Amino acid sequence: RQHRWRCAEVTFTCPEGELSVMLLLLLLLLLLFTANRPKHLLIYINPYGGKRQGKRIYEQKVAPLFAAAGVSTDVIVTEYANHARDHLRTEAELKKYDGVVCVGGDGMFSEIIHGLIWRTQIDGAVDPNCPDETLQTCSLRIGIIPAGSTDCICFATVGTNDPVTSALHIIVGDSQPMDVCSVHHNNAFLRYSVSLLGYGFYGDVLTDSERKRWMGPARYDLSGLKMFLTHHYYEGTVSYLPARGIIGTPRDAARCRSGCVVCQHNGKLLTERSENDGEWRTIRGKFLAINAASMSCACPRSPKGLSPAAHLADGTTDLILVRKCSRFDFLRHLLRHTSKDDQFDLTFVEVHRVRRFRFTPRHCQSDSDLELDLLGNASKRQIFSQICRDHPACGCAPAYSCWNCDGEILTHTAIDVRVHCQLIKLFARGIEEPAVFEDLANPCAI
Ligand SMILES: Nc1ncnc2c1ncn2[C@@H]1O[C@H](COP(=O)(O)OP(=O)(O)OP(=O)(O)O)[C@@H](O)[C@H]1O
Repeated sequence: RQHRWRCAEVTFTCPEGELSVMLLLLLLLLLLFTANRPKHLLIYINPYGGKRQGKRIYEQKVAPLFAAAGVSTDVIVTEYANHARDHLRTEAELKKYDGVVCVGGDGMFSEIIHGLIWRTQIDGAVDPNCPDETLQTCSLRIGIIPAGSTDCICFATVGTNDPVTSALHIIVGDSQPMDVCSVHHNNAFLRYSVSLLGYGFYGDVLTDSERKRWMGPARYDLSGLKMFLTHHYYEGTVSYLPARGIIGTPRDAARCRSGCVVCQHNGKLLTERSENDGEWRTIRGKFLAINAASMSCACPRSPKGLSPAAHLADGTTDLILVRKCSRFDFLRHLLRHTSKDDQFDLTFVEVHRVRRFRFTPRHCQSDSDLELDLLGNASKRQIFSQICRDHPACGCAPAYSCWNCDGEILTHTAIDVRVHCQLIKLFARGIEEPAVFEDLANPCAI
């Protein structure tokens, strides 16, 4: 039910002893040689994630399943933030393992991908600081045992946040490819992102909520309300490289599900095609929010997500631009994330499926750009409002926001983002559509 898996014992009876031995041997051989099952895993447990239950969840719910399935493990309980990332980057003997598993939340998953992707590039003599390099695909699959506060990545790839279900997906050796965005500033690597990159509203909510950590998860609601009322907008330039020749658009009714044909088709197309194939487009303006959703970003709190039709592994990200509008209109847009209405069907919202994008906030634009802008809007009022924006001490709106990169604040606002198609693989199979026969409430479906 609701994508949850459970263990069951099945007893086979056989009329002859010889036949039962043969069947048993056959089963063992099948498990040993044909299945894509991991035999040796490297496990990192964050003892402080979520409600601090990571260790207990692993020991009581997951370890017995691994033991029963004959999966051997090396377990590391992290001692400090970035312990797992640094261990993967330098010390871990990756050749020994069939996969890496994190027990924790999205922050812990982020540590794992940062360690694994970095290590893969260094081992493959690829420079991760160069935004134009084609990154090497990570060979080890990653498993997530959810034990954090939100666990969005687990929810988006499995359909539920349940440690037993995730452990079973690992044991049966499922595989779900996933795109990763690299974020650079001036040819220096900043971070990798797999879900949301948000400037403006979502950046401000994160910055404000970090100051209210003591409040627990309620801080997001309070910061969200505060930032909605503050209603800051930011000026800047967005350039993007549209994804050409792909199937699917951000306005599709179809969702990315297990065995997604859009991911298969576009993934093949985009890994074969040069990324510089296509023409850059540029948009300048005042934005309440600039979001790049590399997956739907659905979670139990927001079941539709920021971009409901985004795909896990199609080599693109959905760039959503929310231009300056009234508070009432922005509220309409936000409310549509929880209703059946299309959140992109508004005059001040636009969405593009892209392979790469760059953002430059207005305060980083060259002097000649600014001069041109000022000449174009030569009224005294606008010149003064520009001066005020550059001097936050006067109490006017700030000149720039910050980027929320999968829940972490980026240190730079001018960024270059590139999608790396199917760079990593997870022990998951995407969200499964309920089988027709499961839908007993709907006789038509049957
Ligand atoms: N031993 C440790 N001590 C302190 N911090 C740690 C330790 N191990 C990991 N961390 C850090 O804790 C942060 C939060 O962990 P995690 O993502 O597991 O939980 P969460 O924040 O509660 O969940 P979510 O990210 O899903 O909201 C991560 O960014 C990680 O780097």
